[in-house]
Amino acid sequence: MSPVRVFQCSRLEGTVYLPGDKSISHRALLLGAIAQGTTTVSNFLPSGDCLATAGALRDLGIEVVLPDSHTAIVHGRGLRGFRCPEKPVNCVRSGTTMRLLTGLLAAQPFESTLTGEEQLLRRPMERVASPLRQMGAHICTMNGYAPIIITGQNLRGACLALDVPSAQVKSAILLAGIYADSPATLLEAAPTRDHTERMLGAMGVNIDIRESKGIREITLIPPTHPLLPLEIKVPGDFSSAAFILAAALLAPQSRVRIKDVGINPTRIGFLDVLYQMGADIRIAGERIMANEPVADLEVQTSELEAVEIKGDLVVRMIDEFPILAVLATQARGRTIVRDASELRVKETDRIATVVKELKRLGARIEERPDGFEIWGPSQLRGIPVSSHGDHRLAMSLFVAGLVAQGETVIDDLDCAADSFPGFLTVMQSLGAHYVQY
Ligand SMILES: O=C(O)C1=C[C@@H](OP(=O)(O)O)[C@@H](O)[C@H](O)C1
Ligand SMILES: C=C(OP(=O)(O)O)C(=O)O
Repeated sequence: MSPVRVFQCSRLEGTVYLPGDKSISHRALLLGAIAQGTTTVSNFLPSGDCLATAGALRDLGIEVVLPDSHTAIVHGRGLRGFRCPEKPVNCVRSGTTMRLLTGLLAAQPFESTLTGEEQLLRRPMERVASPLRQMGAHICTMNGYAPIIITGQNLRGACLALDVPSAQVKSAILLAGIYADSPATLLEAAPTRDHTERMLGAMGVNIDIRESKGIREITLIPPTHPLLPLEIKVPGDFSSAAFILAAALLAPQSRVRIKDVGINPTRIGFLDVLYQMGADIRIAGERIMANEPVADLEVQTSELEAVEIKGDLVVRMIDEFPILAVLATQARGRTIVRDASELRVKETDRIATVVKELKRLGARIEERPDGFEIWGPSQLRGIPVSSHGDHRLAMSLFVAGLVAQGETVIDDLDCAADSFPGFLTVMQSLGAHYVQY
């Protein structure tokens, strides 16, 4: 754990490419493992979380090769190719790894245990175990938390309404549904990210999606043929782009272009909010990559206004609240976030930790049960702060450090590599100044 000292920044400028999307990289590995043949993933995200998925798959007998720092090759063994793991499978700090694997393992003919680091053992797992049980799965959690013990079963189809608007829960059900004896249908009131549906469709799985009266109905027909392996290039991660966008909006006289960013509509609620705040961001060269929409984003320094965020929009920007809070400290007026209590069960309680650390920097921010309120603009002052080991908070505090007067010392930025390895190098290439001990 090495502290980083960040200095106030006068200008950010340049063009950057970002590492691949985290959600898509996880799914490419997991689905590649059950495809029949070799899946090649370029612009793969070699982050702590995605490497946890690679490690877990190796424990399950799947060969995953990383020939260079941004390529993954998965030697898929088909729907029934997993090997019974010899020890508990370590999902490290990755919620996506643990929840999606729970769905896959629920249908395998062996018993397996999923565990992880302390941070992950504090996150709720009944949300995924409970709907899977309705499909016949045999899953034990420890009072709702991991370690999770899964005894594989023959699964049945079911019609399930998602209680928690979570793409991880939805994906776990869809992965289990591949193995069920009849179709599985899911009803989603707030649309969550749909990368699993897109990738399954590209692999030849029959997946039907309709929308009526604001409810999305997703039906997966269990395949009777092997899943097709894919050759995909992963789009840049919009959730990583969010930090660059915020930094360029706040640092004076900045102009930054971010190439090949995923702009899947289920992921870019933060962009909608930025436009509402008055951000100058241009979307250029829209195209399709790996069955996902991508574009280049061009951003310039902008005067920002406060916003109110609530309802379904929260789901479409669930990982962007720490950085939104930093922006709101510099926006004119009162920013209000409601309906976001889900933030309390992420890597940290992201309502409590964001409020605590931004207060230290001099922000006028108050905690609410389901969000926070921020009054801006306020001059932030550099001081020692803590990321609490949460990658998104760490990167948000770095961006806050770029606008704070003086020096901001962040106790641990290594955790940024859970989702955005190379974050500091990218920021430095744009003109940010920092010292790492
Ligand atoms: O499915 C995914 O890849 C993810 C879904 C979201 O979690 P929830 O499903 O818990 O909302 C998100 O916060 C996480 O970073 C990645
Ligand atoms: C919540 C996150 O990831 P996960 O749930 O996979 O740990 C995140 O990346 O912010």
